[in-house]
Amino acid sequence: MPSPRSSRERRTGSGSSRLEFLSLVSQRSPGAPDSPSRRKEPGSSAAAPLPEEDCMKLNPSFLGIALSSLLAIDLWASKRLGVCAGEGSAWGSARPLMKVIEISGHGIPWLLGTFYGLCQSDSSAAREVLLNLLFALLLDLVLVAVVKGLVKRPRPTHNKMDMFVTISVDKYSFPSGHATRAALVCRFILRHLVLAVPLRVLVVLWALIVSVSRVMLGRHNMTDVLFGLLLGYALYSVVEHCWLSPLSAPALFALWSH
Ligand SMILES: CC(C)=CCC/C(C)=C/COP(=O)(O)O
Repeated sequence: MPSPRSSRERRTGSGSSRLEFLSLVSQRSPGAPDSPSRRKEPGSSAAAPLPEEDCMKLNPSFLGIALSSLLAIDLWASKRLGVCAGEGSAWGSARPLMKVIEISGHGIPWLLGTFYGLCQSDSSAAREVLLNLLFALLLDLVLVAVVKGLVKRPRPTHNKMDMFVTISVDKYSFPSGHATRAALVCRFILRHLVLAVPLRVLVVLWALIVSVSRVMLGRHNMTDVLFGLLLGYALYSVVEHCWLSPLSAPALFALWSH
């Protein structure tokens, strides 16, 4: 009886898995279905080699296993932490409070508030800071929409889609827009507002609570929120790098000078 190794060598003429795949294609009759029952020839002891895509599923890389395990842990833990996902959930009575926290990190109040402040500000220093905050908030909205549209990760199945004003890409969950905004605004405020230490601590706490509440409300998986925080943190550095000033953008500042 031929050994599996020698029969493979006869079929391919070499030990390379790429050549095995090519020889399988050349042996198969055109239009023949790719069913497992056809792969093993009757009377032959050695099974025909599997197509490449099946081999990849059977022998995933270390990175593939690590990523699938991380995603499985993420889904499992996020579901367990989604304790305010519905009125009937373990902490369902805290859901209204979580929704207030959700609105505190929503784009609309931040955009409207910044715009209002900009119209009301009478010092050029305040105008400069608020104009840059407006720019940062808009940049954040665009970036999150692009990443959500590219990744297209659905929201957790236990999420109720009853969010305050959303746009089309908000049906996707990666990354959390609230988390990016929380991290971005937190860094921005800490850098540009002169605040007493207790207030600085409150700002950081607010950003953390907004982020944690995304998972508790069932809106996001943990990885959406963690990536969102990293993205918002990094985005602040971009805003700082592209800082708008009366020198770099005189036309923009002329619009707001009274
Ligand atoms: C309509 C505007 C101006 C902003 C949408 C804000 C929003 C609903 C973001 C989604 O946040 P999550 O990704 O954290 O759920």
